[in-house]
Amino acid sequence: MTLQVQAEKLEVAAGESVLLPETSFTLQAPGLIALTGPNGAGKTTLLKTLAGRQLPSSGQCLIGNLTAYEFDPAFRAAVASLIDTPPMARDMTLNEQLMLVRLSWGDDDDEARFGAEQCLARLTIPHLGDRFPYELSSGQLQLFALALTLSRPFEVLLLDEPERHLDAERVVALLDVLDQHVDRGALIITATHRQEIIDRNTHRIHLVRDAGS
Ligand SMILES: Nc1ncnc2c1ncn2[C@@H]1O[C@H](COP(=O)(O)OP(=O)(O)OP(=O)(O)O)[C@@H](O)[C@H]1O
Repeated sequence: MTLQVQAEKLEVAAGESVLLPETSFTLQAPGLIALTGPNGAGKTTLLKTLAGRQLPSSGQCLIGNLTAYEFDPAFRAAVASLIDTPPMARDMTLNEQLMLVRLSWGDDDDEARFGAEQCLARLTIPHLGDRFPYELSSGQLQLFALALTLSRPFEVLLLDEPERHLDAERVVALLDVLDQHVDRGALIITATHRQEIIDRNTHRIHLVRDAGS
């Protein structure tokens, strides 16, 4: 059966503040979905809720038949996300950290080494594998954060403005990598303000809200 991501009358509030007004949709894998809307519309909040990191105040969010909840191992196995900067080890090279992620998800040594190198190459930074995170520029750090996220298996990928700090050429490389994951059946939802990413998407969720609210 095709994997579905469903938001059913989803609303998130904190006290008197509404972080995400009532939102409903159904998305089917595979696909690349743009999540758009003005600043403060609720894009990050929606992604955190879909990632099972933020509990809704009402309604529900389902990935397949699983309620979004980050501490459920089955949910965690299906859903990867890059919403905040992921933890990075200061004293391990990029290759070592990417290998560690792959080994923890079941790769053997050779698969992990090859996968780490290939991932950096696809993201245009094959020459940085032996560097430490503090030796990277902001854009290179963002590419490494993406590499860490893409180094684990997933059926659903949630990205919050993955284009941040990236130049035009790097955005194209990232879109090519995301397309490869869509081609193998993944569903990717990405919050973005960049037109070239919106244009590349198969569908769009647009949250409407006053930026001042
Ligand atoms: N902890 C919080 N308490 C109260 N309100 C919050 C909290 N976090 C966010 N908000 C509010 O929730 C709304 C949605 O924020 P969110 O970060 O989801 O927006 P966004 O669409 O991702 O914005 P941007 O495009 O600027 O990244 C905003 O109006 C914001 O001010």
